[in-house]
Amino acid sequence: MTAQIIDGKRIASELRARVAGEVTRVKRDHELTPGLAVVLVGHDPASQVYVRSKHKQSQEAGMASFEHVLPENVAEADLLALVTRLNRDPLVHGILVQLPLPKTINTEAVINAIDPAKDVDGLHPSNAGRLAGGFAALSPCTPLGCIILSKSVHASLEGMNAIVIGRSNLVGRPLVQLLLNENATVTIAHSRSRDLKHLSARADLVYAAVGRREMVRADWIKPGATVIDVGINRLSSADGKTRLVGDVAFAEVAAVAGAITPVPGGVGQMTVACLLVNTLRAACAIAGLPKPGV
Ligand SMILES: Nc1nc2c(c(=O)[nH]1)N[C@@H](CN(C=O)c1ccc(C(=O)N[C@@H](CCC(=O)O)C(=O)O)cc1)CN2
Repeated sequence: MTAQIIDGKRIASELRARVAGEVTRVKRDHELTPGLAVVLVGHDPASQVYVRSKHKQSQEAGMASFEHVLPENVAEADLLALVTRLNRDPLVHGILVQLPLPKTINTEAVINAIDPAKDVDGLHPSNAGRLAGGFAALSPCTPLGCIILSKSVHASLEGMNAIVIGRSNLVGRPLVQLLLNENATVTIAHSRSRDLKHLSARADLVYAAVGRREMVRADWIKPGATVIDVGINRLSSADGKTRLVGDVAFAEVAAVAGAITPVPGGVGQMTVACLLVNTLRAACAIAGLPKPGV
């Protein structure tokens, strides 16, 4: 194996420590306690794990954490009423509705109901539009994490050829905008793109976010390229245990790439750390304070 393994766990832990330092400062100097509200609908086991982790990590960073768990069959009107209450609550600076939502609920209507100033997921059309326009915006957490991990390898992404494989609103599309803001040259590809392998093999930076396990193979990668794997695919083994694999065939790609993120221990680790960054930034902006130093 030749590639440098990008340690998402360490980088996320350092970021959380910096957020905690800034939270201590705004509490002390401005009597401001950033508050994060997370809404979980239903009992999807993976979502429960992620929500628990958001609660624990925001508390460890010194923030106020508010958790709202609603039943799977909650009426959309009741969920919207909760979002409206959180929009008005002065102790809440960040609102996140855990996705996916049950099929009976219109996800777009729920996201649109969140006050853009508190939209720490960066999914409201106002934030997505601002990001696309190159204006200051709250940006989705996983793409922010991808940029931080990329910059742990390359001080600047300027002029690099990047390919983003996947075009979801949560990852692919905002990641393209963040890469453009870094002055990278970006190709956006997806499952229906022709000749994905050759498009990918030209790139200095490969972001795999398609949700198809181990789809990116060694012959898709230019020697020395940096590979950021956003995929989290759960595989059940014969002994009943589950194992996580990414969208990249890790072992064979690591033999060709210059740097690569593991799954687990890569991008996933950054998602919650970046949520804390967004909550701190939202709290400072709502309180009329300058942008924090993280
Ligand atoms: N409203 C949102 N919903 C979802 C988001 C999101 O950003 N906003 N992202 C994902 C889930 N997610 C956070 O919500 C998330 C995914 C992965 C991890 C993580 O720490 N992964 C670990 C492995 C953890 C495991 O064993 O499952 C890793 O990769 O090392 C944290 C958060 C979908 N929903």
